[in-house]
Amino acid sequence: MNTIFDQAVERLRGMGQLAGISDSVLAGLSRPKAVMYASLPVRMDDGATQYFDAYRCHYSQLLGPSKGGIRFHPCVDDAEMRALGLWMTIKCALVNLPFGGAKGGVVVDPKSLSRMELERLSRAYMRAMADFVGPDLDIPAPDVYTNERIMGWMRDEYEVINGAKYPAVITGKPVNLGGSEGRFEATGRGAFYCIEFLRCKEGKLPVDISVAIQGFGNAGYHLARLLAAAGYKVVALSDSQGGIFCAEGLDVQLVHERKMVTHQINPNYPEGSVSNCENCDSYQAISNAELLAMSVDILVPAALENAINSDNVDAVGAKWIVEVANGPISLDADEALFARDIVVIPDVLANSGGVIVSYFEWVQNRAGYPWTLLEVQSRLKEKIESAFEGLWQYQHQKAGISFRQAAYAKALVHLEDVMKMKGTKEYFINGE
Ligand SMILES: NC(=O)C1=CN([C@@H]2O[C@H](COP(=O)(O)OP(=O)(O)OC[C@H]3O[C@@H](n4cnc5c(N)ncnc54)[C@H](O)[C@@H]3O)[C@@H](O)[C@H]2O)C=CC1
Ligand SMILES: O=C(O)CCC(=O)C(=O)O
Repeated sequence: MNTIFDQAVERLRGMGQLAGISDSVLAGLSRPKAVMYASLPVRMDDGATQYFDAYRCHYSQLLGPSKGGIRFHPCVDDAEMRALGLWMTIKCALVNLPFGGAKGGVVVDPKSLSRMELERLSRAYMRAMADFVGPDLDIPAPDVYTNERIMGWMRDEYEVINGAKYPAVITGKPVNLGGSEGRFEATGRGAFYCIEFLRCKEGKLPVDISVAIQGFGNAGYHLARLLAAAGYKVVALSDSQGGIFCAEGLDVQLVHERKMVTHQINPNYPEGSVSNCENCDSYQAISNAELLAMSVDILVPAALENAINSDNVDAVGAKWIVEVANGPISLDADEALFARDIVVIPDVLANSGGVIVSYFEWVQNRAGYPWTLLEVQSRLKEKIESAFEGLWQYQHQKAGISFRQAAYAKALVHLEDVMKMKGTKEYFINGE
């Protein structure tokens, strides 16, 4: 079976060969360094014990300790963790962070758990992985259906096990538990800076740009909020339950309030949906499929992998796609979009704001010196703009390549150079 990891490796190899990366380097990057599997026993509120499958994949530690989020989702599996770990490796190399790539996850529908069950599951995850993570080894963070509260529980569990304080063991924590100012919105803000960069290069005004966003969680919501505040027309939003459309532009805060309305009933996750807004003024209910097919200037997939695939790619009507989710475009769909001159800003740049501010959090934790929100935001902007400028120059010099090819080429050249400098102890680079 062709898994999502097989596809990620095929993409890596294709992009690597185009960039002239040696076969031995690509072979080294086509497999994870180590993958930990654990079965987590969790006491449920009714007294029964339930077992949950859990993973942590250290994909690469070439550039530093491995880094990447933890996902709580029913579709988590070994192949997905490897693919996400590989993409973290490319992302950290591209934006020049001293981190390798990792990802972790638990096979669970977290919305079905009570608050106490969720806390016990989060602590069980950290107990199982305690020897596999650490501030100089592997540093987790939030991803789909995990949040700052869960990061706080995990930090606490790690410290109970090790009998000392380790704020830098995990990032995306609440600010009062050692988190960084600005991490909560960093993924959306990073994507916003990418869109602003693109807009300026195109010489357009925000008001002339329509945007549709699939996924209204941490990444999608903060991006929508920042775009609307800057004057962009956010015309469509969706979540797992459906979407909403308004040609004149949606009131993002109103949609958010409606989504969070039932939040008080189940404090773990919002139970509402953006589609609760069906009856707001002229808003119109739409499906996720309709959102992905909209004729907008910018389409932002900000939910899960392979949202745009061979079945729906021909329907895509956007001019630009900004990949805020990891891997939202399948391999074959990517080729079809390129052939149609639809510009794709790849995930490894567009969603890198999250890991960039996680890096800032790790630095602040190690220095014991917190930064202000303005310091975080201006350093994030600087880092994204310099990465995008580098990519822009590279892509324009090498006529006929996509931004994804440019991003992989830059990241892989960096990884290859470091492998060569390190010598042959870890990576066997044939005769080089
Ligand atoms: N949170 C972070 O810092 C980062 C997140 N990402 C990526 O961004 C994407 C979204 O992550 P978060 O916003 O953190 O997750 P989240 O858990 O905060 O939100 C996920 C959103 O996606 C929606 N969704 C789930 N399945 C869907 C479907 N089939 N169709 C439409 N919408 C669906 C959910 O309803 C929710 O609105 C993921 O691919 C994640 O890996 C990437 C970098 C950093
Ligand atoms: O903040 C981090 O360390 C990782 C975020 C993440 O999981 C991602 O970029 O996909």
